[in-house]
Amino acid sequence: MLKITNLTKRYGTGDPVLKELNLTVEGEQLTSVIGSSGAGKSTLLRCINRLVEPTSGSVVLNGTEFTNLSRRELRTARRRIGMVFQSFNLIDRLTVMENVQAGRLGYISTWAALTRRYPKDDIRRAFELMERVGIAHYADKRADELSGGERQRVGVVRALMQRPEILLADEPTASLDPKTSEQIMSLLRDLANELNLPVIINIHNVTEAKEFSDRIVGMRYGRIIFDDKPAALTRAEMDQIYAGVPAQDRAEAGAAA
Ligand SMILES: Nc1ncnc2c1ncn2[C@@H]1O[C@H](COP(=O)(O)OP(=O)(O)OP(=O)(O)O)[C@@H](O)[C@H]1O
Repeated sequence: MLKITNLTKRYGTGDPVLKELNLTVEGEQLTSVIGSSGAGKSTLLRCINRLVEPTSGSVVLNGTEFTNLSRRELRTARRRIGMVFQSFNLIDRLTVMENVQAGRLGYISTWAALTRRYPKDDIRRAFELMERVGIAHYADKRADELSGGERQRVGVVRALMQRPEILLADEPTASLDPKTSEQIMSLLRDLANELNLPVIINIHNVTEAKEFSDRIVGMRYGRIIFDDKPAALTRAEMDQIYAGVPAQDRAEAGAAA
């Protein structure tokens, strides 16, 4: 279970962009965080694994308080949190298998990693996961030879190789075409279920968020102002979450659907 309590983040001396925020996530559900640009969605996700340092508050993952960890402890604890990025963050000149095995860095020796002598179990698991997401036949292909959707699948498998207790996805579909984007959302939802893995996604496309999520969290100015099932996200709720956002931008964000 992830329990965030009174989380506040202030960059420099500016106003807080997260304000005493509370959120609990558990179970194999896909939670989408929506909100207009600048609402604090990315900051929230990045405060969980301390890619961004929280100013105050608590982040507890299955009993471990993340905000108190030393740098060294954090390096180890971070492996428990998988992360998927909008820009995939793959190493282009490496193969799919090598990229996927990067999820095991920190678990295996540097020598094993450098010489590509991955443990048998890791290779087996990599193939299982790559098979599951449909990229096993690309194992030896260079990452830069893949399409966006395929690259994101590599990113997902790499994160899952860590055997994470939770998966965070920061706009995982924002660089993809609409059809591929839906496929990745559907994949993330199914994996959450199959692996009994809570998944939190920061997403702009509200139509997709509604279609694929079990839960929607709506943010505005660093606070959560909506937290419910997708069906409860009515036009009136949307108007509050996106108040002041020009109509054309809301349409872009999928809000007009
Ligand atoms: N490194 C930083 N330094 C200073 N301010 C920052 C930094 N990162 C984010 N901010 C500010 O914090 C606020 C929240 O940003 P954040 O990226 O979390 O919002 P968001 O909801 O994810 O927006 P978007 O959907 O546009 O990515 C914004 O006002 C942004 O300018």
